[in-house]
Amino acid sequence: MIEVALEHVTKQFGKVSGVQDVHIRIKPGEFFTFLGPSGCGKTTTLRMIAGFYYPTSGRIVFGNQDVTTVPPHKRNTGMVFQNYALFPHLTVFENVAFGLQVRKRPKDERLQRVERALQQVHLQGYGNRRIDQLSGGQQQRVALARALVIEPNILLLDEPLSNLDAKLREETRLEIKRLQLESGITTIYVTHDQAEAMAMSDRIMVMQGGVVQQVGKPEEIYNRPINRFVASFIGESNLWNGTVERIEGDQVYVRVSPDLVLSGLLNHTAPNCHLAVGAQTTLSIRPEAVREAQSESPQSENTFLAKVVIAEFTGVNVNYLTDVSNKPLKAMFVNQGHQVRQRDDTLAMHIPKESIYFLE
Ligand SMILES: Nc1ncnc2c1ncn2[C@@H]1O[C@H](COP(=O)(O)OP(=O)(O)OP(=O)(O)O)[C@@H](O)[C@H]1O
Repeated sequence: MIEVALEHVTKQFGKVSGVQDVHIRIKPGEFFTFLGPSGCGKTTTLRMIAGFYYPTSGRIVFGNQDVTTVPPHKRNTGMVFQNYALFPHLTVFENVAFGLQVRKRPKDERLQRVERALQQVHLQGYGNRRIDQLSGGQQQRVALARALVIEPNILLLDEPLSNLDAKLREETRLEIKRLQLESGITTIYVTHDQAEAMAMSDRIMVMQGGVVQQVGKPEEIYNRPINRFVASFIGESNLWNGTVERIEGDQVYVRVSPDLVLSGLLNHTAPNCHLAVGAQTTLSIRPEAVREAQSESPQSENTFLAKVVIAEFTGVNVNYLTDVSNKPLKAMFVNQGHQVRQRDDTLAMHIPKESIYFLE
């Protein structure tokens, strides 16, 4: 298990900025994910850790070793690519054995280690198959075995599930997680899929435009997003603008429309959001935090009427897109005794004040 540190790492491609000033410490044995939309710099960051790119400035350190300009084959990292990058003309065995061959390991050892790696990914007995005789999911497992067989200090995975269909993606996701937990290997994972990142990671680094937005555990990033980008990229969020009308004790009252004031908690704010009377703020409200109000108390705090625009019944949930004084509000109710409404029906909604999170 080894720590990976990126110290103020920047990568320029001529005039194009790849990533700027990434400064993180990935703990030994951690499952750490780079998450963000296309072009945000996650692959560039991973490639610098693998040694395929060298940073324009900053340092990369594995344990106590500065590897900033060490070539890839001397870093002892195992890499899995989105398109698997297997050798199609070689067998499964030959593909997995490749790294050991390059390292000139004796034949007996190669046999043993390939066998063990194939067992790890549940492909024992597949050694003689050609790559084109395997399914996509099996090919990805060969790629994993090939990365693991060299017993790397760090496992690097670049969108390894994106070529798989939904069911296989979930299976392979569990497989990767199991392998990581069993081996305890420091793992760095790249994805643009926030659900995948949330499900798999110990911590996530959210990036946008080459800049790190937030680093934290999945629940921290979900419950306490640092800005609008993170709040809307991770899960769904209703983002409503408002003006602080008054503050009483630990409660803040924010006008979100001419006929609606919502109250929230003064300390439930992003670090860079400072609430004062007259200040503009953004309220972030998760759809699952919205409740159906008891119809007899429509005048109580944070309770209002919403008109149904779209109702979706998914089996587990009922999802609504509603209209509240010309503001869209998404709400998600668990399908348990909830009476499903139709378009143009009116629903009384309640937002608990603890569920409102204030952003700058
Ligand atoms: N070899 C390169 N030459 C020039 N610009 C590059 C190169 N590689 C990446 N970039 C630029 O750096 C930025 C970050 O790209 P990067 O591939 O790291 O993003 P990404 O988040 O991994 O996106 P994707 O999910 O689409 O792979 C983009 O603006 C991209 O165009």
